Amino acid sequence: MESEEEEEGAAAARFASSWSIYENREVLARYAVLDPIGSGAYSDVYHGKRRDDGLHVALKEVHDGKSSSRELAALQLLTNSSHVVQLLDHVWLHPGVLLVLEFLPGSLAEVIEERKEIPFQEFEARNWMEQILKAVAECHSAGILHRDLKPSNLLISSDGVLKVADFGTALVLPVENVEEAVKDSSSGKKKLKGGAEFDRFGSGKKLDSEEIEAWLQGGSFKLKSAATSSEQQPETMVPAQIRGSKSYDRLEIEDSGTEVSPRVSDAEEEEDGARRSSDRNDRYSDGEWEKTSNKDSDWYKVGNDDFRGEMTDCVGTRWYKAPELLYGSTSYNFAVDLWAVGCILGELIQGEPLFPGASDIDQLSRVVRVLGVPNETIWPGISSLPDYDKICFNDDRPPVTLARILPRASGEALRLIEKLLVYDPASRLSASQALSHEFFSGRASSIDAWLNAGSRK
Ligand SMILES: Nc1ncnc2c1ncn2[C@@H]1O[C@H](COP(=O)(O)OP(=O)(O)OP(=O)(O)O)[C@@H](O)[C@H]1O
Repeated sequence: MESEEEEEGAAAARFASSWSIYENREVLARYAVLDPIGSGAYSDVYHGKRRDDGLHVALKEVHDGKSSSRELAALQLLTNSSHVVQLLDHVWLHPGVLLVLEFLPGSLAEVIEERKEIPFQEFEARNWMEQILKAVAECHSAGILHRDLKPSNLLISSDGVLKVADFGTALVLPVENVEEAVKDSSSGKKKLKGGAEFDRFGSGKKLDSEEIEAWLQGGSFKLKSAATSSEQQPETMVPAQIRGSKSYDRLEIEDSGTEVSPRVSDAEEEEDGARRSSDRNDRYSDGEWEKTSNKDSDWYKVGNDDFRGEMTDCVGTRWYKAPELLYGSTSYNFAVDLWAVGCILGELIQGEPLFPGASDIDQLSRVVRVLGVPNETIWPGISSLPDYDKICFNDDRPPVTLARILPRASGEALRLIEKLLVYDPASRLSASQALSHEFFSGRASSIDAWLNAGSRK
């Protein structure tokens, strides 16, 4: 067996050229850097050991200044929260920061993957769900919107405690904004500073004809010159009309108003590859959008002094993205996290993602196919959302419904999901309301006690 020093040496030799952690004497004096664990859009994470006492830690090197400030600010506010990864230390790097975190060896994504063939019993789903909701309640009561809840960001300790991690896109609300944020803010009245406009359904890059062909064969969209009859379409497909807009130049359809039909029909065929690539890469592309759309703007800064009450809609991994974000809302609230929680609960019960969209428009169309076409009656304020006028869904078929896509869910589980996956953010349950839902009945009193005692350790 290799000694710890040999292990360290081998890891350093493998990554020395690109990983700055190995050049930081302050870090190396205090921590032994073992293997790399993974990397995300803005970070590299290593398994490490604290030299003082041999404690296993995760060393998260965050390269991006904005993500560093967000993550550090959020984690500092959430110190001692029982379902949030704990920050043990931090060291400023140039650029970015090294976060020393408690080491959490598992994730809910791995658990779901392992249990693909043997679906969770409802009591197991309930156990995970309760911990997720407690995590979200802790974040929200501290004024923090996570904005990227997904199974791979829900880590699990060796003794089975679920903790939310990855606050790189979190929004830390100043105390005075917390109350305002819990009210419905779906009307999209606030705009990004500078009126930033950007292509939300594509990369913003104009593709040449060969690239378009390749992209179409990749199965994200099918261009149609005429309205597609609903009989020809699989049940999960919703025709979407992009209303001639410069924003959608990826398909070069701005002049024609061409009908675009998200191809959801290939779901099975694409499932494996798409799931992985979407889940892993969306944040990256969202990150890119965020940078390109706001590159000249200081629209967002972390911390009470700089908060302007304006938000980006480019957050979250697509499959868990709330409809208000897909419609371009820049004044959303905590409810975006609860939509993601609803998607995660559905995935726990069903063993597969509920809405594995291949693009933002495909994402929205999958939601619309299940919940129906949203309108002012069921979602007051939707018509003022920035992208509402840019896309419409021509579908008069009855919605598929959540009950049909969740055949494994019990009545209680289904009723909870139906209260989380609600179009109108104002009608979505909050984390603490969800914890008191009948799905957890019999245990409601212990949850109340937990909430009343404060969620902190
Ligand atoms: N405290 C921790 N303990 C163990 N592993 C961790 C810890 N924090 C992060 N990781 C792992 O490191 C990887 C990247 O972490 P994280 O998601 O926080 O980074 P990111 O750059 O924000 O990623 P992404 O862009 O995928 O959201 C993930 O595989 C995650 O499981």
